[in-house]
Amino acid sequence: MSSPTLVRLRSTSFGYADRTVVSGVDLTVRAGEVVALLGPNGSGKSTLVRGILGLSTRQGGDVELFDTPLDEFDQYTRLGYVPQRHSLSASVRATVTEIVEVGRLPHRPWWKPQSRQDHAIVREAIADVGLADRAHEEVAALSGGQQRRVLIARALAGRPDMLVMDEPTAGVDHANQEALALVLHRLADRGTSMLVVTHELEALERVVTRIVCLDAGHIDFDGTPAAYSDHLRRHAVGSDHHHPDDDSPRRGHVIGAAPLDPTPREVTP
Ligand SMILES: Nc1ncnc2c1ncn2[C@@H]1O[C@H](COP(=O)(O)OP(=O)(O)OP(=O)(O)O)[C@@H](O)[C@H]1O
Repeated sequence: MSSPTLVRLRSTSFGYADRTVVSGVDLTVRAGEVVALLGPNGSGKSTLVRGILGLSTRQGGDVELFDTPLDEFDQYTRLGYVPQRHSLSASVRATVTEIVEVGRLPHRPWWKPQSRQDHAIVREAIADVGLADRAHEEVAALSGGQQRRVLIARALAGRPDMLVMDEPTAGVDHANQEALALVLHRLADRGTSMLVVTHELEALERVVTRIVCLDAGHIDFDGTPAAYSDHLRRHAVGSDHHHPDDDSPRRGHVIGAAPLDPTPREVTP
């Protein structure tokens, strides 16, 4: 029997006001998958994940979460979201534990104090992201990468069935990137399903089970990491039409001469 379906998009379009950014997308994510969503800057990755969460406007097609049409879906505690480029403001006077406790709020009535189980789940989420020794420090004293881990812990404290993360490793130093990759490994080992927008596939390559590439709002690749490497290789060889007047080096030769690096490069304008 196949795993439960967490997300299903059929011919779906998302955008803003009168502008369509992502169009005609078919995508099904099943329990246990760790999906990396790749694509150049502006290709619509954030718009797509925000659309799945109901945060950008659906302009056509269908969205289903946990087999329920998005319009009828109300179990948002089943989804954890770590938004893009989000760290905590220096003016936030709260400890790591206090921030992570916020992740438990949707699970109990506002007037009810935290249970022993709530406390245990919060402690576990903080340990999961490797910050147990900083649990009682103010978040303002942490680095950007550590703050990103606090936000992941907050999402984990909600005990979601699926974690949606928008560039969790962007803009953090190498040591913190490795720490974040370790966190994702630990979650994947435990069977947490994830949809991760990233430009740093290298940092996550051993954790990802599937790669989806977006280009100008369309999916142009969807498959395993191994198939993605083949796709890149074929693409490079396929573009190896060397015109006699063209002095530029041939991509096929470059790829053949060096190990294949599956990390797509950011397009800088
Ligand atoms: N709130 C918004 N209102 C209008 N247009 C938007 C909004 N957010 C994004 N866009 C536009 O949608 C397009 C896709 O943006 P999006 O952030 O989804 O791309 P992305 O692939 O996540 O890019 P990046 O890798 O740079 O984060 C861009 O042209 C952007 O200007």
